[in-house]
Amino acid sequence: MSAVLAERGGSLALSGIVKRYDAAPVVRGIGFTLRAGRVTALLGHNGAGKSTVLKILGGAERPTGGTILLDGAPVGFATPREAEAHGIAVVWQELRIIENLTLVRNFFLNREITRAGLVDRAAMRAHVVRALAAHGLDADPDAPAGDLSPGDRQMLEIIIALDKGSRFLLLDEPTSALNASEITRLLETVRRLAAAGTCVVIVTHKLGEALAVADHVVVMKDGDIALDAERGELSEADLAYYITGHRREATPLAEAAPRSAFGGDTMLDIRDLSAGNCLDASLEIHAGRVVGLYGVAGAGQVDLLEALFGVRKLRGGRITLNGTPYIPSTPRAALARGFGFLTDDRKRNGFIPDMTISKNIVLASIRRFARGPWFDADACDIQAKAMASRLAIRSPLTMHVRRLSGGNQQKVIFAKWVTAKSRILLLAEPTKGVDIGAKAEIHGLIRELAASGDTLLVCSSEIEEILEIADVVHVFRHGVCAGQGIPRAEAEAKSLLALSL
Ligand SMILES: Nc1ncnc2c1ncn2[C@@H]1O[C@H](COP(=O)(O)OP(=O)(O)OP(=O)(O)O)[C@@H](O)[C@H]1O
Repeated sequence: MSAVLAERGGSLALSGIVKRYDAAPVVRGIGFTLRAGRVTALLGHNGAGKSTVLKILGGAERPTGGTILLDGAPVGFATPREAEAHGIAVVWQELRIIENLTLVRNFFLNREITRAGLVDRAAMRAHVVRALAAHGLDADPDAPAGDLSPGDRQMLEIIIALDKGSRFLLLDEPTSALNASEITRLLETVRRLAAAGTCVVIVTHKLGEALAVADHVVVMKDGDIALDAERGELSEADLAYYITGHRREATPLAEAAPRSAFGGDTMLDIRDLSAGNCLDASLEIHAGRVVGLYGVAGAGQVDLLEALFGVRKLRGGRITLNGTPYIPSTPRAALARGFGFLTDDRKRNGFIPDMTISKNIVLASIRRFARGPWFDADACDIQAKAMASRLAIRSPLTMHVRRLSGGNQQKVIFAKWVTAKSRILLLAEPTKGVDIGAKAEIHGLIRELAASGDTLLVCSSEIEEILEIADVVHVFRHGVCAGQGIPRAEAEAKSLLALSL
């Protein structure tokens, strides 16, 4: 297949593409060309229009104007199926894999192999075994897809897309839920597919990854193209410049403000806590500190946060909060004791989609904005405006959060918890999907909150993020949280990774 594709060439081009929602243009007459055998990194700030472009190319949205050219000929797709029939597949962050179906059933959903009118299970299984082996995915074809790790699930979806004959593979922030070794494998797969003639587009906020994997870079800015160039000699600083519009000399926060790993008073004393995947964790958390919890997905670190906030059942253990016993029960009770929790599942637990940005930002602090029987709408607006400006949420504050881009939704949730002024903030993947400018602001805010005395427990799958913000790091491995915690000054990416695997 590969040689044929490479010889055949093949291109997918956008020409003068416009997309408006109501009257507002979000893509403003753009054009660029994707070619067989090459990897294009599609970059840009939150809300720049990247996902909208993927939706248009993948048949999930119709453009308001402009033309899509496939191998030079105009095409239009009314549905994702039509795009797929033309060899274009999008792998979204939220995978389409159905967790309780086996790998084989997921593979052949709505396209079973039949023989004499009957589903040919043996042929389907044999086909899946071959396809998994061809792409080096070591998984049981008869197991439920839900048993796979996030990285394997994503690989399965990519293999399914290729099996359907996709020659244009569009990946939406494919590494955001993966651990370091899964990221390496994914980027290697992308290069291998390109070498075999597939055109791959990767949407990402991780500039290092973009430079590591791409031949071609397109940067979108406010619905326009800010850069369309060969990867060539471009540096991360160059990309950051095209994305944000300014050059910034970043001072790593951890170096700018070296602080002792262990502060004064013990804020939280956790003994032998078991909940979900977290087994017998014992941690002493000091007030005014940023505590990084690092581990691969499912290693127990997020379960610990969920247990503290009363959304995951505690199997055992004792917790002392500020010197008095704390038995988590419900989120309401946790809020009353000063906890806030930014979940890593923003769609399910993070915001109310059909409420405005402003209202979502004050959602966890309604009491503070109440004035007797009334609600101080002006004070709310001032707070929402201040947060939106700091985190560069560019959409009107009266917009419903449902209509925001993924990264901007994440910023709203973060703004909500900063507004809530919780004394103990539990943050699971606080910068997931957030662009580089806002990520630096979120890191700055986390450090400011700690400097003002708040305590923050931060789970992140990015070692660099942990090293940037944490005063002390605890590593989780298979549910076990190792030892005392590593002070920031002694923590290194390599050793954290080794401890987590
Ligand atoms: N249904 C909709 N109605 C109104 N505006 C919308 C709708 N869907 C998307 N938008 C707007 O389109 C703009 C582009 O969104 P898009 O999701 O393409 O951004 P993005 O570059 O992918 O951002 P991110 O990096 O955060 O994922 C945003 O301002 C968003 O609010």
